[in-house]
Amino acid sequence: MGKNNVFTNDIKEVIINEEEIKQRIEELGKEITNIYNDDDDIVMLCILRGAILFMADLAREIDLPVVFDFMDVSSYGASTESSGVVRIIKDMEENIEGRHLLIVEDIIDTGRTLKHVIDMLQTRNPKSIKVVTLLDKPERRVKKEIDADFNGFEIPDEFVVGYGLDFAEKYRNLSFIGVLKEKLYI
Ligand SMILES: O=P(O)(O)OC[C@H]1O[C@H](OP(=O)(O)OP(=O)(O)O)[C@H](O)[C@@H]1O
Ligand code: HPA
Repeated sequence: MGKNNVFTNDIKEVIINEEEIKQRIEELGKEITNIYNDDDDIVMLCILRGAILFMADLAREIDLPVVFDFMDVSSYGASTESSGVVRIIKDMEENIEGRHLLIVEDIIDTGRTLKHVIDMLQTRNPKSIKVVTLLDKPERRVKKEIDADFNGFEIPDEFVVGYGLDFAEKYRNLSFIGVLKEKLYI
């Protein structure tokens, strides 16, 4: 596993390594750069806390003017199952009326978090709303209508950690995406 040896015993399997993440983010950056066809800036909204590493790396691969903003939303707490109750802990700061909004997520799982965020932000009349996610677990979707415009990797229904994703706030600083050993949360 190379780096982050302190966590080696907790990880069952590395499913996406550091190099694969880097390459895919470069591709996503190009896709996103090519899709917008006006000169307006784009408000990149990082959904805290999991998406911070992805946001930081992706932003540098987008060759367009962007503005950073952050929203803190939580539904998992110290669990591997979404509570179903999405809490907005910190709202975004920018006024998005008439502007392009690009929501940056680390993972879409049940889709509940994103559904709640999109419903709320649509009422503020942005010019467009697009979603980019690093990971997508389509098998787990409860909110069937929720999908990303740009998706890094589809992954199976397993609880993953690393590259921003946590279990009980741990493992966010892993440089790869790995499956957590079940004995650690069951
Ligand atoms: O599609 P869903 O089932 O709603 O799950 C996806 C959400 O769950 C995680 O956030 P979490 O609430 O764990 O907060 P965190 O980003 O601070 O870890 C993740 O970062 C997504 O925002
Ligand atoms: O698999 C996951 N790992 C970490 N956080 C998550 N939030 C939803 N699904 C996941």
